[in-house]
Order: sequence, then C-alpha cells, then structure tokens
Amino acid sequence: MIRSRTDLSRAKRVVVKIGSSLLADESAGICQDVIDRLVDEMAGFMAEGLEVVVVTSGSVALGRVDQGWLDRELSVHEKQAAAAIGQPKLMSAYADAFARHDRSVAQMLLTKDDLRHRRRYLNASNTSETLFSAGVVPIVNENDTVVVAEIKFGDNDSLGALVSLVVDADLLVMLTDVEGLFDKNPARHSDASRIGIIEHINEAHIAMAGDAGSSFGTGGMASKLMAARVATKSGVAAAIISGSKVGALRKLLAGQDEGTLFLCGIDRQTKRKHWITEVLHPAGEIRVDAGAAKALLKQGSSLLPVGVIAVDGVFDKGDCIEIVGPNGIIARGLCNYTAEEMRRIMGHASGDIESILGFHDFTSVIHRDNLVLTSDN
Ligand SMILES: Nc1ncnc2c1ncn2[C@@H]1O[C@H](COP(=O)(O)OP(=O)(O)O)[C@@H](O)[C@H]1O
Ligand SMILES: N[C@@H](CCC(=O)OP(=O)(O)O)C(=O)O
Repeated sequence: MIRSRTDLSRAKRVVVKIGSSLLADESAGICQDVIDRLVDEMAGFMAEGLEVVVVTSGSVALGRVDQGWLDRELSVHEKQAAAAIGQPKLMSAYADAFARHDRSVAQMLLTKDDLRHRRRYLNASNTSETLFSAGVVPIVNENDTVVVAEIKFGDNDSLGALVSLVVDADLLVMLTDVEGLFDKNPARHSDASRIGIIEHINEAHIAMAGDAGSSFGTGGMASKLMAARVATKSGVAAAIISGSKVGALRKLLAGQDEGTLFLCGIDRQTKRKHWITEVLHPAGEIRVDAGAAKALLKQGSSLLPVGVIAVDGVFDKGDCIEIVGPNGIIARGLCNYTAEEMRRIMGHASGDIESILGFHDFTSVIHRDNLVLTSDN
C-alpha cells in the first residue's frame, strides 16, 4: 500500500506507461534518444531488483509518420493500419535499447476486453510472471488492429491501469510531456501550478484535466485521471510525471516531490472484490430462491447448489457470474462449476454433487471469499 511518498521506495513492481507525445516526432519518426534514455533509467532500477512492465503508445503515430499521413484526421481503419505499421518499429526501438543492458524484451498486445475475462486475464498474468522470472521485459500495447472504440479514444492510460492489476503492481507511472496534473492546462496557462499529491480523485480534479497537448497525444489529462482512478480503486497507486525530465522517475521512486502522486490505501481483499465487481465482465447468471438470497445477504454464507433455481449463459469454472434473487441482482462471484455442471447440480444438496457429476471439487457453488454483494435486498 502506498500511503505517502516515502512508501514509494518500497515498490517492487512498477508499470511504466509511455505516451506517444514523448516517442514520436513528425519529421524524425521514432525518438530513439528518448527511448534509450528512459530504458537506461528503467534498466538501472531493474539492476537494483525492481520489476518493470512497459506499456507503450506510439504505434499509430509512427505509422502516420511512415506513411506521411500527418495533416488530416485518419479513419478508424487507417489508424489500425498505421498501428500495424508502427508497432514493429516501436518494438525494435525497445529491443535495441534494452539489448544495450543485455535484456530481452517481449511483446504483449492486449485489448482491455481481454482483461475483463477471467481466463484471458489469468493467461496474461501467467505470461507476465514467466517473463519476470526469465528477466525479460514485457512491452505492452493495445492490440489496435482488432479494437475500434479504444483506437478512437487512444486509451493506453486505462490499458496501463488494467495491466497494473494483471501484474499486481505497486505503482502505475504515466510518463508524459508535462510534469504532472496542473490546476489548469499548462499548455495554455503560464500561471498553472502542479498538484503534488491526490488522496482521492474528486470532481474538482476532473474539471482541471483537459485534452491532449501535442499532435500525437490522444487522451490528455482526462484519460490519465480516469486511469489513476481505476488503479487506485483497485489497490495500485498511480503517478503522472514528465518523461522528458531527466531523473524524474528516480526522484519519484526515491519519495521526492516529483509529478503528481495518487495515493492508495486499499488492502488485498478489497482489491479482489473490486476486480470481481468493476473489472470482470459476468459470463452468465444464476437465479437463486428466497432462502439462498437471504443466506447470502443476511448471514454471510457461501452459495450452495441447493438454493439455485436457474442457470443462464455459457461459462467455465472460475468465471465471473451474476447472482439474481427474487428481487433482482444481489451479488457477483467466481463460480466453482461450469454452466453445464451447474444445470445438473442445481436444486441438489452439496452431498449429492459427487454422485451427479462423478467428482466433487467444492461444496459451494460460489465461496464467500469470491462473492461480492451488490445489493441489500
Ligand atoms: N490540467 C492539466 N495538467 C497538465 N496537463 C494537461 C492538463 N489539461 C490538459 N493537459 C494536457 O495533457 C497533455 C498530456 O496528455 P497527452 O497529450 O494525451 O499525452 P500522452 O501522449 O503522454 O498520453 C499535456 O501535454 C497537456 O497539454
Ligand atoms: N495503442 C495506441 C495508443 C494510443 C494512445 O493511448 O496514445 P497516448 O495518449 O499517447 O498514450 C498507439 O500505440 O498508438
């Protein structure tokens, strides 16, 4: 938990999100010098034991420069094509920069939707753990050729927030072309002043955040604040710092007054519950009778098969599902059985599961620890 700047020196795993505004130049294309410098800083921390994941933007910008598509708004398909052109250039720039420190890099192209499905989320998490063990640096970007909404809004800030949950990071650092969140857009107001620490993001902060400042940046401060909100609500602290200022990352991690820090004091259990209610998409629905609804709502019980009266959807073991009582949706949780198994055991006592399915993994359908109430009645 990061409750003050001094806690930052204890961070073990950090997601560093690097914006297009830092990496791409309209005439030169990729800013290899910037990547080299940022990689030198990150490699220094890795040598000291910090684990780093890079979430990088820039593929669309680099594709646009490559094709000379600069002075007009691109269609969605052109942006997707630009991303496909720019992505290998981006990877090769990181590979070259990390090779100078004898580190290999690995490309992870994800969509936010991937991370809302428990199985894909776990696969991404296992892949990144394997990469960490091998000392390889995961370099993540949105899989832009298969998404539409995200490429319109250019939302790598929120991808960074989700990745920080996937890898269970202590901190998400968003590197950009300004020194943090200012009380007004510093590109337009010379008297703007930086906000150093934010304990809870409120409407006043959101009102301060404006659009992108450069021709290549897309989400501006608004998308960084939204990402900081997702991260901090899920147990990961966040920071916005300048990527052009030499040593800013080191100062931040040393606990000095650098950039804007969003504190986070959430424990693991709250974090897991937030993941179930806010991040995962339910894959199906289970209807329960009044007795089961009461046991969940009033007695803090796990859900047993005997109280289940109907099962909707196709879901797998461990998927997130919604629980509906006589008065509507009451909870969400991770189901111990597949939809097909659920249809066979619903209405039966837990002691009958073995004879019906031929195996008996769990007494409950959803264990209390994996269940979050979303209503009172
Ligand atoms: N209140 C604010 N404080 C700081 N920067 C702001 C603010 N409002 C808008 N901005 C703009 O946000 C820009 C950074 O966002 P963006 O261009 O999307 O960067 P990136 O490509 O790094 O994601 C800054 O250059 C700045 O012009
Ligand atoms: N996936 C896109 C990211 C776009 C995006 O979010 O850009 P930015 O606002 O610079 O972080 C790309 O690589 O161009």
